[in-house]
Amino acid sequence: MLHMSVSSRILSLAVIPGDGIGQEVVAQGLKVLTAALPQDVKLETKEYDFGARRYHATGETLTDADLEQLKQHDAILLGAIGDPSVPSGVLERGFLLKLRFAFDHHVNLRPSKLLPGVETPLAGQPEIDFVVVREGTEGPYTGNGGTIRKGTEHEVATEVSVNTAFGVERVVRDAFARAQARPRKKLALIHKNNVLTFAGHLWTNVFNRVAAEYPEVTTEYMHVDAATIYLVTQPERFDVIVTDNLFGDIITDLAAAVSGGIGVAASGNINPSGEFPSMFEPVHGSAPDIAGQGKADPTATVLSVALLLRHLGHDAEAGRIEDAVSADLADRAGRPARTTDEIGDALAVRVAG
Ligand SMILES: NC(=O)C1=CN([C@@H]2O[C@H](COP(=O)(O)OP(=O)(O)OC[C@H]3O[C@@H](n4cnc5c(N)ncnc54)[C@H](O)[C@@H]3O)[C@@H](O)[C@H]2O)C=CC1
Ligand SMILES: CC(C)CC(=O)C(=O)O
Ligand SMILES: [Mg+2]
Repeated sequence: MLHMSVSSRILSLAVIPGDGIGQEVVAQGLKVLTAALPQDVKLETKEYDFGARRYHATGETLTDADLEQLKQHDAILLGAIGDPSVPSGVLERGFLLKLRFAFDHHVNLRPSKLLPGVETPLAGQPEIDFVVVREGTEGPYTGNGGTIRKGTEHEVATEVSVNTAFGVERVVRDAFARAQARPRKKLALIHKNNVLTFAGHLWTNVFNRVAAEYPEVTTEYMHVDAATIYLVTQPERFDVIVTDNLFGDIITDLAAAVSGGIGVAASGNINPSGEFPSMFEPVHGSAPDIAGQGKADPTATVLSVALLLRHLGHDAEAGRIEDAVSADLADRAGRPARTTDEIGDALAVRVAG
């Protein structure tokens, strides 16, 4: 499979709008991507209908043949998956996690930056600029569990967290490399090693071993419960955070809430080796409560497009999108709310101009 480099002139993109507001926000992401791309880069998109409609029509979530097709692209842009008409977990496990695992998206990258003029529920305007490196293929999300005596008052359910030395080390190494490359060079490991001693000690031991190779990186460990305090009371203390799949999922919704809201939180599911296409998506879900009303903020998807471009080597274009978002957010205060479409249009105009 070929992946796009700065020198190749076709960007082959798999587009998965998915469910709920996924449809609405992905349309804006594509608008802005089109405006941002240099004229000599041809965007070739192929839309895939994964999600609730496909599931109801065929019973399928993601087949081997689908994976073969998706593999042919340079990258994937996803809106969100999940719909109240489908039992909880069917699409989340059967599509989203299956895809992340199949394409070995083990680095789930989730930056949080409070941009100037953006409202935060926190007092003052703290300097928030950190990135969470969430492990993406292990932990309690592997489906390693079961239920016995289902439906009875004696039902027992397990959901076992899988943590391999290989899987932990590669994501810890990724986080150290990112911390080393940032000005503050700080890395926090977040876990719960006072209680989850088997997994927690594996994470802590690997973290400490790799830390010895990065003497310039200042490290700290904190339990996840305490981390939720500091994310609210001292978010400026964080630079890079590394954590497991479940803790990373939870703290990145919290991180979004304190740094501009869930509508602006972007993410990348990265396959660092490039063996498989990486996938970019907003941190949020399909938001059935506001779907179809034009209320969804497409900024998270647009910033995910910037991550996608940066991943493919288009730094200048990614920077233009980030600047456009920054200017758009700074202009919002005191103005009437705009529709999803209007925000997308405004961002595309800024990027093109
Ligand atoms: N990556 C994915 O595809 C994800 C899928 N989901 C799925 O999405 C469905 C809904 O999940 P929820 O727990 O409700 O989480 P959610 O993230 O969809 O919504 C949580 C809250 O945030 C608001 N919100 C989300 N995105 C927004 C946006 N762009 N602009 C403005 N407000 C926004 C919603 O209106 C809601 O009040 C479920 O089926 C869930 O499994 C959840 C998270 C990630
Ligand atoms: C729906 C889950 C599988 C994923 C999720 O909430 C996330 O990745 O943030
Ligand atoms: Mg989540």
